[in-house]
Amino acid sequence: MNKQIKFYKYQGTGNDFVMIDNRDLEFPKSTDFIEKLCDRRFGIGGDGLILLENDEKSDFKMVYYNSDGNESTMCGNGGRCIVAFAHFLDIFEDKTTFDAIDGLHKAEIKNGIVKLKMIDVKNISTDGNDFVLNTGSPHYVKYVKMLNNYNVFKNGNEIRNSETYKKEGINVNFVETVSDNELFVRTYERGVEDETYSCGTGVTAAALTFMDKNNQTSVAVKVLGGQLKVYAEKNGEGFTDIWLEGPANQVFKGDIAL
Ligand SMILES: N[C@@H](CCC[C@H](N)C(=O)O)C(=O)O
Repeated sequence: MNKQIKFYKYQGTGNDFVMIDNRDLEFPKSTDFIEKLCDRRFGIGGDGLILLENDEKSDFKMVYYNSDGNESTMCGNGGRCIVAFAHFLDIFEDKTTFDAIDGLHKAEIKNGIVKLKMIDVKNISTDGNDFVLNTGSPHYVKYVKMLNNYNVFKNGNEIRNSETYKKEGINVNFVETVSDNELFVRTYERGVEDETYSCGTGVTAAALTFMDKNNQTSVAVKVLGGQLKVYAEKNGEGFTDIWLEGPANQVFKGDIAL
């Protein structure tokens, strides 16, 4: 019989991931294979694939791949989903610390809601009227009107592939202010090369630009796939104690035939 690998599917506000317990390190880390698993027609389907591995200095390690099959920088929603997965695997009870590409992250889970501590943000740069910052992944933030009808794919793809950002790539977030306490954010994601239903590091980036301008320590964020909340403390030019909060759920499970 052919070898099989067990997989789980998770989603966090509609940002969806193939999740694999790779503590035995048996998963074949090939770009083509990962891209195929993330394909919505020829595979399981997902915006990315995440491996949970053992870590020497924390409860577990997160290894993140975009749906193009390449390992990438931090994924906020993926981080929240792997916390739910580690909780499902009984790796921790209610609070944890795990290792990711951008360093150690603290997290908590209660009633399916995951609160994830993001890395500190040193500063927020500007590009014309727009903002550029790194929340674990690089983000471009542009405030627009009528975001419901905005062409996120066309405008996001254009900025992501512009001379300035083409080489490293960038995730592009379009933001509309809903009220003093709420934003609406839509994101074109690098490595997916399309709009996703939510981007955790992107929502965090958008929230920080808003909190910076308005001297706030929290803001609610609506995305296509649901509702998130960001908390942070201003620290000089940047922010510290940044937390991303929202639901993260297991959707289904199955076996991959190798
Ligand atoms: N969906 C993510 C961001 C994932 C990484 C991104 N596509 C990149 O390559 O920078 C999130 O929730 O943060």
